[in-house]
Amino acid sequence: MILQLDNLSKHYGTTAALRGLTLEVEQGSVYGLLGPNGSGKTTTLGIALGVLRADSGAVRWFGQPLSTQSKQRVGALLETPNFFPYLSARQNLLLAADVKRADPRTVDAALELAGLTARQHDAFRGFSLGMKQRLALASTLLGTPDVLVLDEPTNGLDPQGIAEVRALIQRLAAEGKTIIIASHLLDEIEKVCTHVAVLQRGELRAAGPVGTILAATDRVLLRLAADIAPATLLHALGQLPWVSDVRPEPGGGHSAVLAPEHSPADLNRSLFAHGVVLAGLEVRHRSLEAQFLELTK
Ligand SMILES: Nc1ncnc2c1ncn2[C@@H]1O[C@H](COP(=O)(O)OP(=O)(O)OP(=O)(O)O)[C@@H](O)[C@H]1O
Repeated sequence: MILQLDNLSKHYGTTAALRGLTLEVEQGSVYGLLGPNGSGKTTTLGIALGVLRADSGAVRWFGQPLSTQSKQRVGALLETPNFFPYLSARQNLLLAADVKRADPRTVDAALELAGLTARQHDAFRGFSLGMKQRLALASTLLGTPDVLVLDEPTNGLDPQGIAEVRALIQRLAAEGKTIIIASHLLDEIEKVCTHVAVLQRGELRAAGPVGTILAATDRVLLRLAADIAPATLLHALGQLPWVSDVRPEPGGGHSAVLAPEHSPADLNRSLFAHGVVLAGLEVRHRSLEAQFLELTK
């Protein structure tokens, strides 16, 4: 077990930020802490890292209370670090290694993992936001920690930057690092995490493998060919007992849920047999969001 949080509670004045939070992070997992703004994610990470004090409860890293030794095995990114704009990526990391008392020889590996080797001598100020954030992630890798703790690692990035940072996180997970990520983005948790804990107002609503907690029943979105009347589609769908929850879609067309043993291809075939020609058929993984809203309702 990498991290165990046992019954953590924390108040800021009269605000209860955490109410008896218990969770466990296993080695090799990419563990998402998912919750809306103010649900207690940052507070949880702060307490786990010893930056904040809990009112009550216990934190164990690698089975032990937090110590200088265990801190060296954990790389954390809680807020964007201040890099020097006129220094190169490499110079910035060398300085960061010095501040952290990490071995400066780990700078090369950190640059390599973050995909910044080719740009290591370029000044930080010329970097894209995605590259800046990858450099921030590279600084968490100094000293070769076993575990990374990242608070909202894609916040403020454009789609390109988000993709770069997610790819990096996946690369680090593939290297065998255990990664703990706080995020309010379902999509992010679904894309990069193996496990998730859903927080709401400082309480744990659900925890476990992503596939179980945020299980998806896909919706299929159907767009009709121009010469087919919607009533024909609705009639045909009514004939198929394995199709349920048919709804009109705000952007046009209809959507429905298929029973697990039936595929979108089955639906296309059956509709065609009923004289319904589709102009478009799209599978939408929407229930992840529905599931999340249900959990945090
Ligand atoms: N320093 C503080 N003083 C007072 N209240 C605080 C402080 N830090 C956090 N809080 C409150 O504690 C609760 C949990 O905040 P926290 O930042 O841990 O949540 P979060 O899930 O990380 O949210 P966000 O994504 O918005 O940072 C919120 O109600 C927040 O307003």
